[in-house]
Amino acid sequence: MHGTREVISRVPFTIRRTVHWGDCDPAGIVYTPRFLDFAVETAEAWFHAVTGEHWDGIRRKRNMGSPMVGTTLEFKRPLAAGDLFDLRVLLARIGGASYTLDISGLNAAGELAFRAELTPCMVHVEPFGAARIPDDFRQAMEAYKKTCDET
Ligand SMILES: CC(C)(COP(=O)(O)OP(=O)(O)OC[C@H]1O[C@@H](n2cnc3c(N)ncnc32)[C@H](O)[C@@H]1OP(=O)(O)O)[C@@H](O)C(=O)NCCC(=O)NCCSC(=O)c1cc(O)c2ccccc2c1O
Repeated sequence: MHGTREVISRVPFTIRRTVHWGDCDPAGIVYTPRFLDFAVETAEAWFHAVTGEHWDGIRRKRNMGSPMVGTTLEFKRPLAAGDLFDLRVLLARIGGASYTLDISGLNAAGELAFRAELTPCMVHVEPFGAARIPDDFRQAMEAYKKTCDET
C-alpha cells in the first residue's frame, strides 16, 4: 500500500500510516522529533473522532484550547522509510482539566516500535487558565474508555 494515513479502527482508535522519506534521518530511520508529531497528529484525529469537535472548533465556539502539559516518548524498535505502522490510542486517565492518552506505535509485525503518553489540559483562552473538561467531552471520553476497557 502506498497510502499515507487512514483510520483502520474506531475503537480502539487506530491510524495506519506510512513512514515517508522526509520523516527519516540520514540513517534511514524515523528522526526522533517526528515521533512527537506522529503522536500529536493522532491525538488531534482522536479528539475529533471521539468528541465530534475539531481542536479549532473548541477555540472558535467555546473560547477554549487543549495544550499539552506533559509528554513522554519511549522507543523500542526503529521504523524505516516505507514502513507501514499503526498508531493505537487508549485513554489512560480522565482527570479534572487534563486527560492522558497512551499511544502505541506498532510495526507491521504488530510489535511495539514506540510509545507516547500525551497529557492535554483544557484551558479557557480568555482569561487564560486551566478549565474543567466540558461535560459533553467528558461523557464522550468516558464512553470511549469504557468500550476500550471492555474490548
Ligand atoms: C495549561 C496551564 C494553563 C495549566 O496551568 P495551571 O497552573 O492552572 O495547572 P495545574 O497545575 O492546575 O494543572 C492543570 C491540569 O494539568 C495537569 N498537569 C499539569 N502539568 C502536568 C504535567 N507536566 N504532566 C501531566 N499533567 C500535568 C494537572 O494534573 C491538572 O490536571 P487535572 O486533571 O488534575 O485537573 C499551564 O500549565 C500552561 O499554560 N502550560 C503551557 C502549555 C503549553 O505551552 N504547551 C506546549 C505547546 S502548546 C500546545 O501544545 C497546544 C496549544 C494550543 O493552543 C492548542 C489548542 C487546541 C488544541 C491543542 C493545542 C495544543 O496542543
